[in-house]
Order: sequence, then C-alpha cells, then structure tokens
Amino acid sequence: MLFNKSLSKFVSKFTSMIKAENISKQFNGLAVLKNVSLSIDKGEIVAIVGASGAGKTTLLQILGTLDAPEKEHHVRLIINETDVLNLKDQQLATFRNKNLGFIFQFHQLLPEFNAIENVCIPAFIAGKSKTEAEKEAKELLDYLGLSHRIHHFPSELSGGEQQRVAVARALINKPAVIFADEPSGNLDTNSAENLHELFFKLRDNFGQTFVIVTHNEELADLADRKLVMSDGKFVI
Ligand SMILES: Nc1ncnc2c1ncn2[C@@H]1O[C@H](COP(=O)(O)OP(=O)(O)OP(=O)(O)O)[C@@H](O)[C@H]1O
Repeated sequence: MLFNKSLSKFVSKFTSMIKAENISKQFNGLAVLKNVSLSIDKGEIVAIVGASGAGKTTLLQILGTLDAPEKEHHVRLIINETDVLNLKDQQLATFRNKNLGFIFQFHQLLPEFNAIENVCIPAFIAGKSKTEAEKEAKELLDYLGLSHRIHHFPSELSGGEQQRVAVARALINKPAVIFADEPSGNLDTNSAENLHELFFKLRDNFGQTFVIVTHNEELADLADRKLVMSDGKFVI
C-alpha cells in the first residue's frame, strides 16, 4: 500500500492544517513580511502569487520551518496540531522530516546518486530500513511514471523527470504538507502541466495539503485558493 489509508481519513475540508498568526520578518532592518496571518485547511491547495520581492519565498520558508519569524509577542505557527515555534532544533528537524515535504524550482537532486537512491534519502533519515525505503521509493517512482528510470542518474534524466524524482523524494515520508517554490518554473509547458495535474491527483488520492509559490498563472488559477502578496502582506 503506497499511502496509509488512514491519512485520507484525517482529511476534512474544515480542519486546519496550518495556522500562522502575526508572522513578520526583517532582513538587515528591512521589513520583508509584515504581520502576516493565514489559515490553510487539510487537503487544500493554496497558491501564493505576487511580484518579485513581495516576500513569497520568505513566507514559504517560514511556514516550512526552514527559517524563523521575528520573535514578536503574538506570533504563532501551528502545523498539523504542533506548535512548531516552541520546538527545539532536533525536535523541529524530526517534525520536518516526518510531516513536511519540499519541492523547489531547481530540484537539488544529489548528482552522485541515482533516482531511487535520491528518493530513499529522507526515508533513511527517518530511520527506515534499506529494504523498506527502496520498496516505497520504487512504488512512488512507478506511480509517477518513472519505473524505467529508477537507476538513472540526474544527469541522464530530462528536467521533467528530475522534477518528478524530486516530487517522489518529497513524498516518501508521506508528509501532511508539501511546500513547493516555483515547482514548474524550470519546466517546459507540457512537463509543467503534468506536474500540476500530479499535485491535484495526490491531493485527491492521499489528501495532502499543498502550499505553492508560483508565477504560473494557470497553476494559480487551478488552486483552491490564490493568495496575492505585495510588499510583505496579502492583498487579497
Ligand atoms: N536572506 C536574505 N537576506 C537579505 N534579504 C533577503 C533575504 N532573503 C530575501 N531577502 C529580501 O527579501 C525580499 C523578499 O524576498 P523573497 O525571496 O521572499 O521574494 P519573492 O516574492 O519570493 O520574490 P521572487 O518572486 O523574485 O522569488 C527581497 O527584497 C529580498 O531581496
């Protein structure tokens, strides 16, 4: 079984997966995020759009616990019922590995490892055995239409194939939330459309929540909700 069926059981349109309150961030004294709050439901696909420099990536990094917000009085970030701002570094790393998946524009596959090995890495970090990790990685790569490519190295794969390997790597620990930053920014139109379809298929089949920063208008329009950022705040 690729994904635990019980995951879908927890998916409810009206249950919060991410609740962020009063998120601010400064770089060199300049306010990049200005008291941002948002709530995202389980199984929701949210697109964050806006002009370059609006603060989208900074917000995604904070929601994904890869960066910390300013320590202001009312700041709060609850993900999958966990108050992540109160976790210690090691607890946070474990939480991230178990609950969150990341897909970036430049998929950052490790060039010296083949497709299946790249996908297995987060599973090894989570403590899975080699046999278990490889079985799950193979299932995922099959699901993503890459069964004929599992032993290929990144340099032997097309951009779209590399991005699908990165998606498999993001999914292997069955994360509740996938954070994607310009996931299709580097892909041709056809591969981008396939990747977008895949996001919806995963959500429909496994109930994952997606938070996607994108300049791709088609993807933003397909999302359940489109949030527009400007100058460190949401405008819609
Ligand atoms: N680590 C950093 N140090 C200093 N300034 C930063 C840092 N990260 C981001 N910034 C600045 O914060 C602002 C917001 O950047 P961010 O990458 O969040 O914007 P964005 O909306 O994602 O832009 P783009 O669409 O171009 O990716 C920009 O002015 C950027 O230069």
